[in-house]
Amino acid sequence: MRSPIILVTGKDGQVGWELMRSLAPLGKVVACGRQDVDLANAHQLRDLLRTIKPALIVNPAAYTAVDKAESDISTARAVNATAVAVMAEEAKRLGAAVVHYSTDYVFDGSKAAPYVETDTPSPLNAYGRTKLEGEQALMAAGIPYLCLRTSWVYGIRGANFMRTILRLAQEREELKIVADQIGAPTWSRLIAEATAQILAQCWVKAPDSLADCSGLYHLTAAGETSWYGYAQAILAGVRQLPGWQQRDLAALLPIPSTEYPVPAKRSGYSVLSNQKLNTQFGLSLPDWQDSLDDVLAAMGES
Ligand SMILES: NC(=O)C1=CN([C@@H]2O[C@H](COP(=O)(O)OP(=O)(O)OC[C@H]3O[C@@H](n4cnc5c(N)ncnc54)[C@H](OP(=O)(O)O)[C@@H]3O)[C@@H](O)[C@H]2O)C=CC1
Ligand SMILES: Cc1cn([C@H]2C[C@H](O)[C@@H](COP(=O)(O)OP(=O)(O)O[C@H]3O[C@@H](C)C(=O)[C@@H](O)[C@H]3O)O2)c(=O)[nH]c1=O
Ligand SMILES: [Mg+2]
Repeated sequence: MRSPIILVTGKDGQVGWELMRSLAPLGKVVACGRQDVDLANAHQLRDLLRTIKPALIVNPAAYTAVDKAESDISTARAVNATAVAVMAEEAKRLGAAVVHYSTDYVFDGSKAAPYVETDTPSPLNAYGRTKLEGEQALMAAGIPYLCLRTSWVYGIRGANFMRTILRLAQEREELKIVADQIGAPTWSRLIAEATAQILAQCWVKAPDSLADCSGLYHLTAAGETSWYGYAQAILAGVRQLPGWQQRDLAALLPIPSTEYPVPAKRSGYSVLSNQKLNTQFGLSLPDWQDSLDDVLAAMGES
């Protein structure tokens, strides 16, 4: 039997890149990037899906520029919501399933304990609103799906806070970092590996069984920190690496969000509970700090 086609979007993004490797043992991975399809163009996307006819669509592509989305909501919506609706519709025609990713930024931070999947979202910014619309379109489609909400994604490639801080810390003497936004930094590779493990359990042997575990799941690293605490850990970690001990790195100064004016409002607390994922699939990710050390070490070797 021919192996099923798994279409992965956003192949040059943080999670998409990792998925190409993690999903390879599960089927024939066809990975596409911006050069293959503009996800803001629904017609192009439809044509691509009808040509490739995947058995599974895995969609880590997204409009992730949180501040830019405030002034470009129509593109953010086209990519984060309309494209997801098109994928779900086409999946229905093809009898395919969809794995999609969403964000902690669907929550407003008014809760004081980790958010669970049944908590009501209330996004504070355009990115979060369009991501929520994407979730809703997927859930309404009546297809087998997984919607995996993650947070504060980073890894050795792509645009992320860890890489920004490492660059800025070498350029400046002092970095002011917000200390009143709490979340969980999550390594892109672990998101991809967890996705593969879930699919190995409930899709590979029996694609129909995905319908039984369809739903929304939180998938983040364990533990929590502020962006300031995360920046401290990044610099403390990198100082352990050969070649970094002698470098002058910026001093870090904790600040309140009010002293870091940006277009998009961000929530003060967006920690997600991973209990449901753990109960359903027996999966849990390590503490954010353990992965950070692994990523920094991997970066040192690359
Ligand atoms: N990054 C984060 O901190 C978090 C991300 N998430 C979610 O996780 C998922 C994966 O995120 P991550 O891997 O970090 O995202 P990235 O920003 O690293 O990658 C997203 C990819 O989508 C592509 N893309 C964006 N717009 C289009 C378009 N119009 N047409 C084609 N491709 C497009 C980008 O292409 P290009 O590189 O050319 O722009 C990029 O390769 C997303 O759903 C995101 O919302 C959730 C929580 C935190
Ligand atoms: C670079 C920098 C950022 N900050 C603040 C700004 C912001 O509040 C916080 C994080 O900044 P960033 O722009 O890197 O992060 P941001 O784009 O808000 O990251 C979010 O991206 C989307 C895609 C998600 O889904 C979220 O889970 C989250 O990861 O740190 C400082 O305080 N000082 C600094 O020097
Ligand atoms: Mg950003």
